[in-house]
Amino acid sequence: MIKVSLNGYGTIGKRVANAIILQPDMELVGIAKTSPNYEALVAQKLGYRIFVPENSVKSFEESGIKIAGTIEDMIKESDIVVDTTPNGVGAKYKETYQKFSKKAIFQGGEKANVAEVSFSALCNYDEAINKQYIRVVSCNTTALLRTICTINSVSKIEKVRATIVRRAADPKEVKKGPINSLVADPVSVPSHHAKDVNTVLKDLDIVSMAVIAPTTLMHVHLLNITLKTAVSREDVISKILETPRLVLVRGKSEITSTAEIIEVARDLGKLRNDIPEVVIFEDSIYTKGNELFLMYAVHQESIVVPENIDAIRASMNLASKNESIRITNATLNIKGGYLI
Ligand SMILES: NC(=O)C1=CN([C@@H]2O[C@H](COP(=O)(O)OP(=O)(O)OC[C@H]3O[C@@H](n4cnc5c(N)ncnc54)[C@H](O)[C@@H]3O)[C@@H](O)[C@H]2O)C=CC1
Ligand SMILES: O=C(OP(=O)(O)O)[C@H](O)COP(=O)(O)O
Repeated sequence: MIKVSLNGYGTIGKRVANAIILQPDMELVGIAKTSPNYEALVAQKLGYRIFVPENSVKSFEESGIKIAGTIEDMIKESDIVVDTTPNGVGAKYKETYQKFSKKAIFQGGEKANVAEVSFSALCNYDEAINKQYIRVVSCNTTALLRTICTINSVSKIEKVRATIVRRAADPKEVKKGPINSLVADPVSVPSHHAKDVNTVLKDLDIVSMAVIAPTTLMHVHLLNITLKTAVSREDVISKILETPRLVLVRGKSEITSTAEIIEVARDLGKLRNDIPEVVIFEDSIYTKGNELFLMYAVHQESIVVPENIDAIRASMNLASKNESIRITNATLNIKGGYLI
């Protein structure tokens, strides 16, 4: 069993911690929290071992939350650390991981040079095998890469033009906006998403533009892909249906929005309403000559969870690409096909 610890128990961290527990080849050492807030209380209730920075020991003790040690103690006990701390904090922790010669998985909010490789399981698993430091790309980039690498196996891609409608904040975030505006973010073109895709697919011709919308549920992407040869809509649909990390929203289901997708997740009793698959609207798939158009939604809180698990396996060389993806999908109940 590989000993994995989780540094930064927030939106992504709590989901990855949960996923680690479900893996047959991994054991969760514990989670790191900096303040004894409601998320720390929940973690205690869930039975996680909680590790804290040296200077937070007193405040945790005062709040009655039992701690298992310091963050350094947690790192020392681990074979590998998944760092899901806020943007830029992970890069600072890298020194500590290096000090104790521990492997680490970083997130998309870190600069690409924090790691030896930026990672998308479907696109470049093999490149990450045995690497000391891996960066799982952001939620938007993970969705772009999964989709692009899948379509590329139907027909070679010549170029991608992507429009990204970003959710403004995660549901738990009370201080973020906008609340009454659409914001070009970034206003410059291309947005950082295209550059981030190029950290994995270095030669791909891709341009992206992004706006932020006042919603918390999901992002939406509008893609225009030019292929080297014409493909049929049916070929694209059957490829998507056989790729578990993509799901199709059936035209007949009358679902046209992120709100309805999340409602389906609630109705199906999915943990935290999570839908880690890229959710593609079947009716948006349109081909014209060598061009393919499609629209999909991205559940930003959960999409990178399976990639984090695969990144651990790649770094520790625990399984081949297909084997890791198979185990991750089975344990996280990721089946593909139609959403409903
Ligand atoms: N929320 C999202 O939609 C997505 C976020 N990401 C990336 O994941 C990373 C984490 O993002 P979120 O989970 O959204 O952030 P978050 O703010 O929800 O969670 C971060 C957690 O780290 C803790 N933390 C802060 N400083 C710390 C420190 N010095 N030591 C230990 N823990 C500390 C915070 O208390 C918080 O619990 C970022 O790189 C982000 O870009 C990637 C995909 C999607
Ligand atoms: O961390 C994220 O969003 P956030 O920085 O707005 O909280 C998501 O990974 C989305 O990031 P992106 O839009 O830079 O791909």
